[in-house]
Amino acid sequence: MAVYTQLGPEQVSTFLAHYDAGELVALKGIAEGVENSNYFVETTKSRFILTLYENRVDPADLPFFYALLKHLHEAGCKVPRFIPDKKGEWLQNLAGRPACLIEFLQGVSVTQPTSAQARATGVALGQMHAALTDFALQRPNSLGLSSWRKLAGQCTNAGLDGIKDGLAARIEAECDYLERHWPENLPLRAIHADLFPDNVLMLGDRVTGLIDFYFACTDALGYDLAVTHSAWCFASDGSRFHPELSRNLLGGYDSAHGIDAPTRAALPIFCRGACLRFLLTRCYDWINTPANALVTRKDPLAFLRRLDFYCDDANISELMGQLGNAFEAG
Ligand SMILES: Nc1ncnc2c1ncn2[C@@H]1O[C@H](COP(=O)(O)OP(=O)(O)O)[C@@H](O)[C@H]1O
Ligand SMILES: N[C@@H](CCOP(=O)(O)O)C(=O)O
Repeated sequence: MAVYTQLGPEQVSTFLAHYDAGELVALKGIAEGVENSNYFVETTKSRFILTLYENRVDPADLPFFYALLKHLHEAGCKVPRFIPDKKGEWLQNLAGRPACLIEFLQGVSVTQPTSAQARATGVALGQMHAALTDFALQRPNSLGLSSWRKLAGQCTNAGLDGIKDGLAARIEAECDYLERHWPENLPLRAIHADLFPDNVLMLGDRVTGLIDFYFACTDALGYDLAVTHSAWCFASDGSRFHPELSRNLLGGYDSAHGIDAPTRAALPIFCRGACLRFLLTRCYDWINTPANALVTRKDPLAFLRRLDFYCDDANISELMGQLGNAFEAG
């Protein structure tokens, strides 16, 4: 459940009066999500999402997210727009929080993707990367390689080993490995960095919206592809790899953007990095979320299982074979 800040209809009606958005007809807190408080708002004119930014989003980053979504929308990508008020302001303060009214997009996020849906997501990711070629603003990846040791330290060895015996040592060894092998000199661009199934809205096999850009940052395109691969191509608990989803996701991405040779070579390391990033943030949340919090903690070990998969040479050969096919077909 992600409604950290409670709002009443009177407050939202007063807020809406600043907009040319009609009168409030319905207001519902949205259970999904982890980071921010989100409300579904229906008015006499349209439907909207009202987001209140909670502690993990730095308000100083909001202009980057605003510019990114504007750029993508103007390039024809299916992303929601920030709605300006009557004075042209898109950023407000509500209940003591930075708040924005956002375009509502139709669609649902899938929990058990089909091959066609994985392909459509690969295409949408590739189109997004192509559209961001000329996006100039930058935001360093605050959850990138250089943050992982610190994050592990904040979890403490006892905390990590409490989740699984030996986890602290495993994470330290993985940090060592990734620091030694992380690809250098690949171009850095704006990426989504969290394109999990819950951040892709779909109607049938069609992508109707890419949402939740609040981890978007400047990093390697291959890392974004790796995050998406790790999120889409496994059973949600990480216990099984789905090769058909992988083939289709990579094929879809390749058809829309292409996968150059340096990115292809870097993908196995990026996949390990993506797993470590989500393993660590999930461990941090697991350890630090109070038992009575309204938010559902996500299982860290689902990303340890994925990490195990990407550390196995036979699995990497299979993945490289799929990439080779996408590469040759492209
Ligand atoms: N623009 C949108 N259109 C339709 N639904 C949305 C939109 N933005 C968010 N949602 C809904 O709200 C949920 C939570 O949003 P999300 O941005 O993922 O929250 P958080 O940043 O807290 O993780 C999504 O799973 C989706 O159901
Ligand atoms: N995708 C991350 C958590 C971030 O949550 P989101 O709802 O903002 O995507 C994970 O699964 O660990």
